[in-house]
Amino acid sequence: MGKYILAVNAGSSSVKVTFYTFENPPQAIADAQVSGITAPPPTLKYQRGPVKIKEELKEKLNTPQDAFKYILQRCFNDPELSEVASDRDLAYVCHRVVHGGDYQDAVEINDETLHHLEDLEDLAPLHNFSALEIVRLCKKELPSVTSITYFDSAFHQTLPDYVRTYPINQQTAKAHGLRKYGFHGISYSFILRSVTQFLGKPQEQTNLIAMHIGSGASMCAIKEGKSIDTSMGLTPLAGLPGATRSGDIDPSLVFHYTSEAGKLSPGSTKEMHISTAEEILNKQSGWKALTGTTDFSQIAVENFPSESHKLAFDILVDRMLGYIGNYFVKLGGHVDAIVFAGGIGEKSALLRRTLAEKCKCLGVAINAEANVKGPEDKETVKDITQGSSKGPRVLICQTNEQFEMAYHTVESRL
Ligand SMILES: Nc1ncnc2c1ncn2[C@@H]1O[C@H](COP(=O)(O)OP(=O)(O)O)[C@@H](O)[C@H]1O
Ligand SMILES: CC(=O)OP(=O)(O)O
Ligand SMILES: [Mg+2]
Repeated sequence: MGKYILAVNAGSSSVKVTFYTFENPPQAIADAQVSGITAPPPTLKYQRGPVKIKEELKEKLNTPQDAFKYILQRCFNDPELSEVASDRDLAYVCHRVVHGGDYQDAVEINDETLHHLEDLEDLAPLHNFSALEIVRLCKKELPSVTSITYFDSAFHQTLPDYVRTYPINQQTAKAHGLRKYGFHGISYSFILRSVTQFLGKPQEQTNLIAMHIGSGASMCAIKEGKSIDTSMGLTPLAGLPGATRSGDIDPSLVFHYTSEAGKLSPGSTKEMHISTAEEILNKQSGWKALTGTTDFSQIAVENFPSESHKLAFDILVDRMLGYIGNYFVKLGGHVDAIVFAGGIGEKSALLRRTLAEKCKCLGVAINAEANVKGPEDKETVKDITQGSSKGPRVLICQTNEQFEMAYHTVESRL
């Protein structure tokens, strides 16, 4: 058996992979990311030790599977990365799968588990399809390597019934698995562990309001180390708006949008059944629809480039504020920390400052300088609370879904 772990985080427009040593804790030896798969040309970011490479790719990579194959070959053939030259050097491949249905934990892939996950594809065609394509590819091309799937939804198996249940016909709901699942759980698991270590407090005594704000954005109320509510739902469309996702809307809006919206999307294939409405709300909405850009760093600037940029920013702030208030009350006001994570949460000082100002009534106060400076490269958790604050701590956590998967793989198998 090989000695290294490959962790794969496949999205609809990007694929991120990291190679780790099989030790506790795992050490990253190389990290590669292909983005822009849906908006060519694709770009590669590759980091191996101190060497950082960024380049536009000439290759046509139309799907996340193409991108994964490309990354794998590039790493296997890199003479400077001789530790991993073929499947013989790998012990495990960990895959981030967004929707895990009722799975409470990670699962090893075999014919039975793969079939079960394929059945779930219908619940999350936009998210699970790419990840499972890569799982199938690994089964074929790296047959000696065990694949393990980690689920974003697993962290939220602790949601109380009254949170996870939609008030609809319960027979129909049960027959079709229609309930709140919640996502970004691999990230929340990383955040919970890192923040409790930082605070020096046991997980089962820690209450957090955690926010994973990236292209997809969600929030989570964690009580005594367990998820008690989260903003995403049956699919990652619910809750906060994202780069291309609408977030919560009145469900009736779908019927008013256009009569075409109920039909199957032109992008649907034999394996992937999605309606035009689902595609519009997932891929053509959010701040892209308001401003034309999916890059929040162009929106969250001191002098907004346009009224629509300001509107996009204000909408995100308003929806986040709503969840902070909601979760603060659900946690009975006992909040150890409010945690910012995800590409935007970690990098946008303006978003953090704006929210902190609006949360003054909850005792929230941040240190302006620490907020602007943000965390150092290797600083997993940074405290930006104002020294004199008696309210909840305000933390930035540089979350890492690949690490979380590798960590659990080592923990459970070493
Ligand atoms: N300085 C910044 N200010 C605001 N947003 C930023 C900044 N840097 C990066 N981002 C945004 O972070 C988002 C990507 O976050 P990430 O968590 O990596 O998303 P995903 O994993 O869903 O692709 C993008 O919208 C990007 O524009
Ligand atoms: C669940 C989800 O929305 O994932 P991402 O933020 O990676 O798109
Ligand atoms: Mg992400």
